[in-house]
Amino acid sequence: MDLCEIKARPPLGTNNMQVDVKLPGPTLTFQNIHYSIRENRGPCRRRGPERDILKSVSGIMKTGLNAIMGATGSGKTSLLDVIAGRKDPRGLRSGQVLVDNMVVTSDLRLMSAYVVQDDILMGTLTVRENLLFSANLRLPRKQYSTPDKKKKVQSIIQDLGLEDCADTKIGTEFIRGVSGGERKRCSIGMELITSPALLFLDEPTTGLDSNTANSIIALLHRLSRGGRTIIFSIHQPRYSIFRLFDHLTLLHKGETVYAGPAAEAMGYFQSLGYQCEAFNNPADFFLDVTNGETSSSNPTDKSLAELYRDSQYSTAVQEGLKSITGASEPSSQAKTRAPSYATTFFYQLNVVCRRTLLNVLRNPQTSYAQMALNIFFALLIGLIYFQMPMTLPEALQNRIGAFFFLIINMVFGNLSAVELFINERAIFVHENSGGYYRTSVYFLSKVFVDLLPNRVLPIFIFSSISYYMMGKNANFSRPISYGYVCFCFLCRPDHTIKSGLNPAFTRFLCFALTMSLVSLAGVGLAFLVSASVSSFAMANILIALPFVFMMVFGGFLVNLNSMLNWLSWLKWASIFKYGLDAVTINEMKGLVFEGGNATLTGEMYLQSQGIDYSVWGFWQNEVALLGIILVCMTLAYVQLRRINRWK
Ligand SMILES: Nc1ncnc2c1ncn2[C@@H]1O[C@H](COP(=O)(O)OP(=O)(O)OP(=O)(O)O)[C@@H](O)[C@H]1O
Repeated sequence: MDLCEIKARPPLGTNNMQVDVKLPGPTLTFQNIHYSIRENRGPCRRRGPERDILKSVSGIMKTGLNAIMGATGSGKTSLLDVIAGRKDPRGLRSGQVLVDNMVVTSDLRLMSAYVVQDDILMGTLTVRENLLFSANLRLPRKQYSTPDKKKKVQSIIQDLGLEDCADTKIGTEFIRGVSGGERKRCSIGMELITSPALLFLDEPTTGLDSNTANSIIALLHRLSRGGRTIIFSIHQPRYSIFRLFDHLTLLHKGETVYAGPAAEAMGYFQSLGYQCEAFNNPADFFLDVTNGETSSSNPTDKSLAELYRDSQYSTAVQEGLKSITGASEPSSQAKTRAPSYATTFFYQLNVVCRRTLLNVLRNPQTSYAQMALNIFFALLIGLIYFQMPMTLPEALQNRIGAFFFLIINMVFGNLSAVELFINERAIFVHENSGGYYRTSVYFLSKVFVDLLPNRVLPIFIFSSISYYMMGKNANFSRPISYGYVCFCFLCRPDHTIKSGLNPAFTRFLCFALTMSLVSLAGVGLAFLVSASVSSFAMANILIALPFVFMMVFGGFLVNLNSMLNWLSWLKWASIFKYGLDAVTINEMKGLVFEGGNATLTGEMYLQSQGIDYSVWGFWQNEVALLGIILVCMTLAYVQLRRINRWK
């Protein structure tokens, strides 16, 4: 890093905020920013009155450390987000943000870097792996080979002093990871990968002890001397941190009460009659002044914002803005710049899938639980319906009961899938809006790496165990043993069915296929809910409701033919109905049951239930399930695209 010396501060004037560094960074100007919000109120989401959260805020931020300070709720984060192009533009009533006199809107997000307050990192990955993930996706492959990216990551690790924890995992709720300061430095490193000349940070010291906070600001100070314009909001820094600031913007209730060199802020407030007690921290003093906890020796009717507007500092900003924007008309080059990605779709897919896989392998609780649950239920169902008889009436009752039980298990066993997009919502929004990868890449990585191994593979194991345990050949009736179950699983010695499920392998395949489709349809609906809401409580309600409805209209709890016509159409949306019909046709067709003197064929039973047992009759259920999966997955993807990226 090219660290440069800072010369003595120049006198007050238009250029008094200029830090003399060898590599000047971009200059960000904002003029007359007026931002309002309108909150929805009440259960009907009635729109409340408009509330101004930023009122005519202007400023010039040049190379160096530019701090935005103010009491809680003063609008620090809002100002940072507006100038970083992260705040919903619908709230912007007036004002313009320029970078080097170029009009910038939301596209600034791709030209700069933003470090969010809550460190958003993949906890199961090490510091180096996280940084390499950022490098892989954000550095163009044409300019950076893999060794180049590794070198870049290594140099960032050294610059940020992360050598000791480079190969330590970040940490999750289950894994103890790096410290808070190391985490914050890693978050900054993720953004430094692209060597941005403009860096925004939202409260980078919040939640850190004072020494760690000190080292973070010292790091930012060092970075700024390499020719970066660093803009950050900060709450109440200690003096050793405050004295590193080059420029200070002090806000109170959305208005500027001071904007100028940080070193001159004390003099400014003293000139207004406010006296800082000996040993008081200047940052605390400024907040006391804005909060009205310190009174002036020159009382006036004017507010602090009005006093600032009359001051030479405000005049200096206005003149500075005029000289920057007046010299030439703002260019709209940045505005027309289309959002782009540094890497191709397939490369992104490869990198994101590898990270998802690593995450699944290092965080196996869910996968193991899913597998264990499936094996447990398969054994339970296998034992309950073991040696399924062929004699009436239990032959029918047990078969339909077992199938319904299996389908309930397939559908409700996937409730955990609602967590998927909710858990990772913050990381997805951050990375997607930061230009790491496309939404489709993220979605497909979940389908390939999470859905197939976690949801489909266990179903095949489940189907194999339960199907062959429920099936039994009369010639092999003997006490239940593990050897017997394995034997049944590997080969059916006699295809003469005297009891048990249909032993033909094709029937088993159709059974397993139906179970997988039922399970995937359940997952599809869970994905849709997960992508649509941001809280688990809401997701649980939204997923339980359709599942219960579908269960009622599944054809087991109530005879669908005897239902009210205007209600019975709901069966066409039931995963349970399609699943139950398919497995029933698959099992019953061709079977003959006996009870006393009566015989009943499977076809007779299917006919009595109004189930079409033709070849197409079976496959139409599979097609319907596939349709539900595709519709739910497509809608889940659309919902992911629609997630609000604005703050
Ligand atoms: N999207 C929003 N919806 C509703 N209110 C908002 C929104 N954004 C900002 N506000 C409100 O605007 C005011 C300023 O918020 P902001 O987060 O900018 O303050 P802050 O100075 O950063 O506060 P803190 O230090 O507590 O983070 C607050 O009253 C906040 O509730």
